[in-house]
Amino acid sequence: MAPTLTAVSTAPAAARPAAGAVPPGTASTPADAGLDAYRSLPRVQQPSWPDGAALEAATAQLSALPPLVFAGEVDRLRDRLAEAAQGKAFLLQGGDCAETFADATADAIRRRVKTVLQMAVVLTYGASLPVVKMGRMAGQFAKPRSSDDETREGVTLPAYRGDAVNGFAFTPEARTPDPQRLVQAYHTAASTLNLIRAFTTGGFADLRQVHEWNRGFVGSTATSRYGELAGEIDRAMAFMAACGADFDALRATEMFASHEALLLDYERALTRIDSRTQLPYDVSAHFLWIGERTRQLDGAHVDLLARVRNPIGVKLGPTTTPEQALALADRLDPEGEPGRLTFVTRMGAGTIRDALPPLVEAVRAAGRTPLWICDPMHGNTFTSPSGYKTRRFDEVVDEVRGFFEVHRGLGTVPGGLHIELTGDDVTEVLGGVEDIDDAALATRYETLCDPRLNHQQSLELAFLAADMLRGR
Ligand SMILES: O=C[C@H](O)[C@H](O)COP(=O)(O)O
Ligand SMILES: C=C(OP(=O)(O)O)C(=O)O
Ligand SMILES: [Mn+2]
Repeated sequence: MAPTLTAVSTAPAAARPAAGAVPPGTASTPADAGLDAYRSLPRVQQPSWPDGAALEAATAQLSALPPLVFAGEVDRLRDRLAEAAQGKAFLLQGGDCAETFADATADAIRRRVKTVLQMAVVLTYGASLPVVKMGRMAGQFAKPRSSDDETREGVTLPAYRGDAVNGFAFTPEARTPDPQRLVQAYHTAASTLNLIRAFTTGGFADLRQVHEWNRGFVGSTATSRYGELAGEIDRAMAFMAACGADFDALRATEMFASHEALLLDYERALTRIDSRTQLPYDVSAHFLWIGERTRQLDGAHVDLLARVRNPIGVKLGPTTTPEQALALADRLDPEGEPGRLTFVTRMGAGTIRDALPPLVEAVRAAGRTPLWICDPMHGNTFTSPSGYKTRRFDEVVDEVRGFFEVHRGLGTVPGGLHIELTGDDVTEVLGGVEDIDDAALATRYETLCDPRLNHQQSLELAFLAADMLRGR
């Protein structure tokens, strides 16, 4: 992510009212018009902050801090996503379900970036297309929950809602929402993003290096079934070298940042007016998505996100109706702007082949061309007999297969993957070549929310998806 010349207004809070200081529905400048309308709309999945003044103080602090991303980068991503929607690129979006402050270390970030880079090389070969790389990183600190509370041994406390809200430890102190965590989320996102930029532009992303890592992955007998594809990539690289390809020009790459736009106070405080265009951008990340639980048409999340210029995603689960999908497109992308809208489908392996076609057909019939990507994680979650929230690797793969089948059958574009993953050797998802079973889940179950593919399972998925892409 090379910095662009585009500046976003970073006028201090005094020059523009802090988010918390604006009365509901009041615009401070024409450019800000409507950005606070969400305040008077129904909002779900927001923390019960115990101290309103402390929340106002935190959002005022956030409003005065510099943007995390630049509007020009956001525009470039929109162009890239427009290409993916047309089948001229493929999106890989991946990272933790819930990032944590404790895990924002150099080593953990490096392993996650490395995993995404390795997957991207394999997918680039499979798709014969550029892969747009995007982390669920540098801001994925807030979680919607099924229940507001959690009960353990007769004690009930607020549910963990992500490090931006409260702590995971099961004590009243940790579980009480603390608005200063929003400020810590900003600073942790800033240092994570800084390191991602350094890794992806400073030589760590060198194609030759990433390919060597992939050769290491397929080197063991357990993963040798992926050797054929790795051998093909080897030969393609040798061919490029023989043709005089400039590998030094492939030492840097782009990686974009994304997270679920869940905490409205945080996202509003980081929404700024671009000095070039006088239009609002949410500068907390390049790409924001609206979750399955917060995509109500008349709700606060859709209203706020409809007003910013960023490319926006919406999760669509198995109960989504064609009418809802079309109404979301009308609200979030009234102009049908290329790259603006991404539908992230998360149907479940057993459901996607029935539930996805009516949505895709209705959207196509309306003349709309959003980017369609597949989240094969959230429709395939269950609790194992030993009590861990888990997923089966085979079902994750099967949902991806179903996604390609549906789009190929309809002649639409299967444009990308959205994966919960980590670069570590955790044991959270069942199966894969290591054949993690229920008993093994306890070995390294580290996620604070949903189970993630580990490093090896992530690469396996990339090799399997590359084969599916080659069939295109
Ligand atoms: O990441 C997604 C949701 O936050 C998560 O699946 C909700 O999980 P819960 O049902 O454990 O609250
Ligand atoms: C909460 C999530 O997903 P969904 O909104 O699809 O349930 C998530 O991506 O972690
Ligand atoms: Mn999740």
